[in-house]
Amino acid sequence: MLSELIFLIKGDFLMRFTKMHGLGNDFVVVVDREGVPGNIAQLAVAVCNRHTGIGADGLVYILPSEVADCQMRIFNGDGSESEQCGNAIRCVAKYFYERISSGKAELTIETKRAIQPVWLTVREGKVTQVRVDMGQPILEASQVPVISTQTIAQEEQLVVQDREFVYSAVSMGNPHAVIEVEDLAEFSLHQYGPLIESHPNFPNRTNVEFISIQDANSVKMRVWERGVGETYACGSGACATVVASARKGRLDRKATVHLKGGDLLIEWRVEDDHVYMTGPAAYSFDGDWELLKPVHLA
Ligand SMILES: N[C@@H](CCC[C@H](N)C(=O)O)C(=O)O
Repeated sequence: MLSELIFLIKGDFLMRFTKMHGLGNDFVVVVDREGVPGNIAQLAVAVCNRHTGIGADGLVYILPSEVADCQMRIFNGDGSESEQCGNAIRCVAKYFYERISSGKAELTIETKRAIQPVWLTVREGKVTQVRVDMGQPILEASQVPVISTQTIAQEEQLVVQDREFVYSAVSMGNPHAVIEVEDLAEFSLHQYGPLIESHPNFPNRTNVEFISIQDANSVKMRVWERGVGETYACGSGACATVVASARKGRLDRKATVHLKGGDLLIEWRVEDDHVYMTGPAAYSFDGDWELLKPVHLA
């Protein structure tokens, strides 16, 4: 911990940020024309720490883009970078429209995954809902990536400690393992989540969605996120849940995903095979994060 913070003390460091969230999945959002700093992994760990930092699930940078309205990069609380983040992209869209350029209610945002189109619902100058094209789901096991004897890892068995799970692996740019469980409210997410996240079947680790299907258009979901832990919501995980469940005939291609922090509407369209996610984004507060003083290290 001490070594993680030293670089902040030595550097003359002041970071202007906005705290935002999508259904309680919270981010420190930073706008920077210069790109991400070299010590980004250390910075993400320090900033996201809920005791000694600002506290968040992830650190999000909004950067200029040569091919889209702006670029987003997302770093998990453990410092790792993800290819995709559904909740963060809605926050970035809201921030861009309300604080950078309010010209268009249709934007494109460059992520590690793709150039992602987004559509904004605007009321009295405020973005109330954001619809995001989350792209085509990636199902081929080697591309997720997941180690499997099947071309598509669907209904794979996994034994973890005393329990056997059946999962489907889907990538939305980032990897997900979707698992139906019987008693979702009582399920020991903190026991099994980290073990599945780091199971050798998943070479890049995985996000894990534990779900309970209510009816053909409604599913409850709890999530253990790669590089973070339990979060209130995961947009890409909600997309992976609908894709995995629709493929098995357990859900329609359009369904509401009920998360700890609220609901997302997900539609996996037949016409283009893309998944569309609709949900809100919100501000929490703005701030300046100064270099940490030694008193924080006591
Ligand atoms: N919460 C996000 C996903 C964030 C990244 C994830 N932890 C990963 O490592 O892939 C979402 O809303 O999609």
